[in-house]
Amino acid sequence: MSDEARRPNTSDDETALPVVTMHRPRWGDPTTPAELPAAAAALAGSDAVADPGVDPAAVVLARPSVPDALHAALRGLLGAANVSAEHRDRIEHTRGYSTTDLLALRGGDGGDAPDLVVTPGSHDEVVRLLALCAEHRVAVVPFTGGTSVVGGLTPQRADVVGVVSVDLRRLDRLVAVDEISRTVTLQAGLRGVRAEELLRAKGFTLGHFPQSYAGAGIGGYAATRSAGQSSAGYGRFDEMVEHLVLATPRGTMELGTAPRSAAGPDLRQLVLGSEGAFGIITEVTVRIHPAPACRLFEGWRFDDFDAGAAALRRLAQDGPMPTVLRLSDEVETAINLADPDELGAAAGGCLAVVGHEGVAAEVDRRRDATAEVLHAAGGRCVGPGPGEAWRTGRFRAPYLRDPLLDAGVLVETLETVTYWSRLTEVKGAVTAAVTAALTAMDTEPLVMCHVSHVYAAGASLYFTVVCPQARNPIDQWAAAKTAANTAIRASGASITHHHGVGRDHRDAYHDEIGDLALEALRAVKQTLDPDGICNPGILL
Ligand SMILES: Cc1cc2nc3c(=O)[nH]c(=O)nc-3n(C[C@H](O)[C@H](O)[C@H](O)COP(=O)(O)OP(=O)(O)OC[C@H]3O[C@@H](n4cnc5c(N)ncnc54)[C@H](O)[C@@H]3O)c2cc1C
Repeated sequence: MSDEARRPNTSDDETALPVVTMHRPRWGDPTTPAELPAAAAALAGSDAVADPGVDPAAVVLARPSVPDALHAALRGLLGAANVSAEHRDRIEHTRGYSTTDLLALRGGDGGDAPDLVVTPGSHDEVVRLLALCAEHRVAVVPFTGGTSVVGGLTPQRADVVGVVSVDLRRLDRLVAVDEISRTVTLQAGLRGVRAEELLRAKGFTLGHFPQSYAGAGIGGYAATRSAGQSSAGYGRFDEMVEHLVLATPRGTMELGTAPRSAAGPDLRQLVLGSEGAFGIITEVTVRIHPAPACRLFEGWRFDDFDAGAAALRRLAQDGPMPTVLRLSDEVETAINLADPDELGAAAGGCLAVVGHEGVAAEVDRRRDATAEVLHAAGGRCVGPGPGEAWRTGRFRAPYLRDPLLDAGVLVETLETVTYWSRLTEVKGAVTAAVTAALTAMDTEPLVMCHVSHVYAAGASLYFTVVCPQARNPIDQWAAAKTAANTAIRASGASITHHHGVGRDHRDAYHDEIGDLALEALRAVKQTLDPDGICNPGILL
C-alpha cells in the first residue's frame, strides 16, 4: 500500500470541526453558507418559486404561558441569567431540523416555540427543575444539539400549561477518562465536536460521527440511539454506553455497574432511545478507542445495487469489517451528492465507500483482506478518489439543504432497517410509495438510497427524496412520509434505524411494538413521570 493512499490522520482530518452556534432555520456556521450547484437548481422544475423564507427575528411568538410562580422559582434555582423568555432564545429552541420543521419556521410559524429556555448547570439542578415543572404541570423538553429530525423537540401541549426547553449546554465537561478500561465519562450537554476535540487531546476517539456531527451532542446521541458514519468500525452510540445517569421528576436513576451483568434485564436499554420521555440524561460513560494513526478510504464499483449489497453482506457476516462501509444505489451514484460539482453527472453502476482506520499495519492488513472479499463479489476498486471525496465532503452535505429550499426544491431524508433477505424488497416498496405519492401531486421526485449501516443479519436503508415544492410543501411532504411509513411497516421493516421516533414516527412505532409492549412502556413512564411532563407526545 502506498503511503500516499494510506493517509496519516493529521491536519486534514474532517472531524476536527470548530464548535459553531446553530442559527435556525439554517444549518451550521453562517459564515460558510453552501453555494447551490447550477445542476441542482434544475431539480426544482420550471414551476418552482424561489423563497428565502421569513426572517426568524420577525416571527411572532405567543406570550409565554408558564405560571409566574414557576418562572420565579426557576430563576431562584438556576439564577436569572439561566432562565430566558427572550424571542431569540425561544426561536432557537423551536422544533428541530427536519425539512418540515425548517419549512414551518421559514413560513413564519413560531407556534411550537417553548415558553422559557433554561440552562441548568448541574445534575441536581436538573432534578430539582423537573420536580418544579411537575408541580406546575409544565412540560419539559430536553435539548442537546437540537438536530432532531422526527419532531422530538415538539411536545404536545394538550395536557400541560406551558413548555420549558432545558438546554444542557452548561453540562459540557469531560468528567474523567479511564485509560485502563478505555472509557470516558461525559456530561450530556457536550457537543460531539467538542467531545472529540477533548478526547483527541488525550490520544483517543469516540468514533461517533453522524452527518449531524456539527450540531448534535452527547445527550441527544444517547436519547435517540444515534448511529455514526463509522458505525461498522466503532458501533452505534447505544452500543458504546457503559453507564448513564437519568434525572427524572421522581429523582435519579443511575444504571450500568459493570461492562456486562446478569443482574436482571439491562435497564440502560430503557433509557437509551427514550427521547426525553422518561427524564433527562445528564451523564454517560462510553467506550473510547485510540485515535487512529492512519486511514484509507476507497471507492468500489459494483454493477448494480444487489451485487453491491451482497458484497457488503459478505463483509458484515464473515469479515473483515472496515471502519466505514456504505453503498449508494444507481440513482445516488449518478447524482453523486458527495461531490456537489458533479451533480447530474452520469456514472453508471453503484459506488461503495470503504474506509479503514487504525495503525498502519492494521489498515494495510484489513484493506487487503477486504479487497479480496470485494473482488470475489464482483467489485472493482476505483481508488482513493471517491472515498476521499466522500470523507472530506460529508459534513458539508447538510449545508446544501438551505439553498435547495431557497430555490423551491423540497429535499428530505428518511431511513429504515431490515434483514438482508428483505433489503431489495423494502427498498423497492419505499421508493415506489414515495414516488407514487409525490407524482400524484404533480411533483415527481428523484429518490436516492444508500445502505448506511450494516450488521450480520441486516442493514439500514437511507433515502433522500428531492422534488419541486408544491404550493404547500408541509402537506406535500406529510403525504409522502405517510406513504413511506405505511410501506415500511407493510414490508416488515422497522420504522427507524437511527433517527428515532419523536412525534413523526409515534403511530408507526406503536404499530411496530404492539399493544402489550406499549402498555409496559406507559407503565414505566407513569412510574418515572407520573404527571406526564417529560416530552409529552414524544415516543408515547
Ligand atoms: C443534517 C442532519 C444529519 C443527520 N445525520 C444523522 C446521522 O448520521 N446519524 C444519526 O443517528 N442521526 C442523524 N441525524 C439526526 C440527529 O442528529 C440525531 O438524532 C442526534 O442524535 C440528535 O442529537 P442532538 O444532540 O441534536 O439531540 P436533540 O435534537 O437535542 O434531541 C433529540 C431528542 O432527544 C431528546 N433529548 C436530547 N437530549 C436529551 C437528554 N440529555 N436526555 C434525554 N433526552 C434528550 C430531545 O428532547 C429530543 O426528543 C441528523 C440530523 C440532521 C439535521
